[in-house]
Amino acid sequence: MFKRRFIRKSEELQKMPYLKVVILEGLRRHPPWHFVLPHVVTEDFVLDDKYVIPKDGSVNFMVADMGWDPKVWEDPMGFKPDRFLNDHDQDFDITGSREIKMMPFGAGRRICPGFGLAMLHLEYFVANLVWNFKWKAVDGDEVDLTEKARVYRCDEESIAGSSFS
Ligand code: HEM
Repeated sequence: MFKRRFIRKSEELQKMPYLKVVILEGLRRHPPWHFVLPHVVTEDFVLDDKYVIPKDGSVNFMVADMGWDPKVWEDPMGFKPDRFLNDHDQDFDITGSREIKMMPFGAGRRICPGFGLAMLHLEYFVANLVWNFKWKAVDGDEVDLTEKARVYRCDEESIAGSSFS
């Protein structure tokens, strides 16, 4: 009988550089949050000498649109993990401390404090899916990258009606 083996050591992940760029491309093309948490400015602020943001004004960032900006990304709506391999042999800076080309975890002082844990779990998750299942393209089926907005409910009623019940 086929015995499952799980990838569960970070040393194993470190030997899979392509896995990391697939995760990065997933976060660029489909950031789980299209916005960050709303932020508020504490004093009047002039942005780019053009835009006045008044004190207490609420500010948000179009996270998904930043990752899809054709001025920054070539063929932004395509799924091309290789684009992250050309990053001058440096790991891509997901925190945006060198430059901000996308920010699925936010940036700056309020950046998601769980981003390291999230990256690790995404890598384990995808690595184990690839390792434990055989993946085949279905003839005639195009890969559809459009997104659907869904609200997930975790109450007993929705769990009872799901395939997890
Ligand atoms: C793929 C997974 C995740 C994504 C895409 C994500 C994304 C984000 C984003 C965009 C923000 C808002 C940042 C901002 O307002 O500038 C945020 C905040 C936050 N995240 Fe995550 N997150 C993820 C996983 C996690 C995990 C695993 C944890 C905890 C273990 C976590 C804990 C938090 C907390 C506590 C904040 C609020 C930080 C603050 O307001 O100071 N997140 N996250």
